[in-house]
Amino acid sequence: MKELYEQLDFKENLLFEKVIADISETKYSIIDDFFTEEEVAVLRNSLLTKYEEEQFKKAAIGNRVNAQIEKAIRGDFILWINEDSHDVLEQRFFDKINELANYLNKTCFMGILYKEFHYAIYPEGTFYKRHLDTFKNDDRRKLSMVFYLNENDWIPETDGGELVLYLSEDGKEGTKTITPFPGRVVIFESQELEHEVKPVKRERLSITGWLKTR
Ligand SMILES: O=C(O)CCC(=O)C(=O)O
Ligand SMILES: [Fe+2]
Repeated sequence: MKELYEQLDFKENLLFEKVIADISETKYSIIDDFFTEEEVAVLRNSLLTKYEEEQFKKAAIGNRVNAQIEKAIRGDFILWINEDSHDVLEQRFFDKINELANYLNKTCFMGILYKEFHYAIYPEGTFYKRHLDTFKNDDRRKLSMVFYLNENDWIPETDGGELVLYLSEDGKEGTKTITPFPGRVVIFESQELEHEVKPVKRERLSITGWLKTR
């Protein structure tokens, strides 16, 4: 009889294997070539066009908190991306996400059934204070993913906007500081890693989203 694993319709993907290995070791993974430079440019243009058309809304936190408190916690503007949109570029974006989610389900039995993604823009001077991506009454978010769509001449020393992950190493707290270079993707465990976005000194563009269980 054929072994069960031989019946899985499955082809090894080295990039996804690296993501899995990184996450099981450190709870996060950084990938610098998930999208090509051209794909990043196209997604960036799509974000900027929609922002200029004033489709974005001020991002909220949790369910209902007053606007003043919110501003002291996060200052970004977001636009949720609809997978059923007829935008070819966004379709290509979701194709790649689905490929990864299917791979995780097949190889790690992660039980990813839902996903949600939004464009985000952090105007100069904004930030997002330290937080966890899961809500008290909803822990379906499993993996957080951030895709950076910044311009190619992003300068780490002066442009700010680093993502800081708070890690615990041997009971002590450590941090990992990540520059939002264009084309870079950061994936991390939503329920495990607190993180923050440092103050931005130049408009910062991204897509953020979550792979969710039921
Ligand atoms: O943009 C980032 O680097 C992280 C964004 C974030 O933490 C969030 O939207 O929950
Ligand atoms: Fe977050």
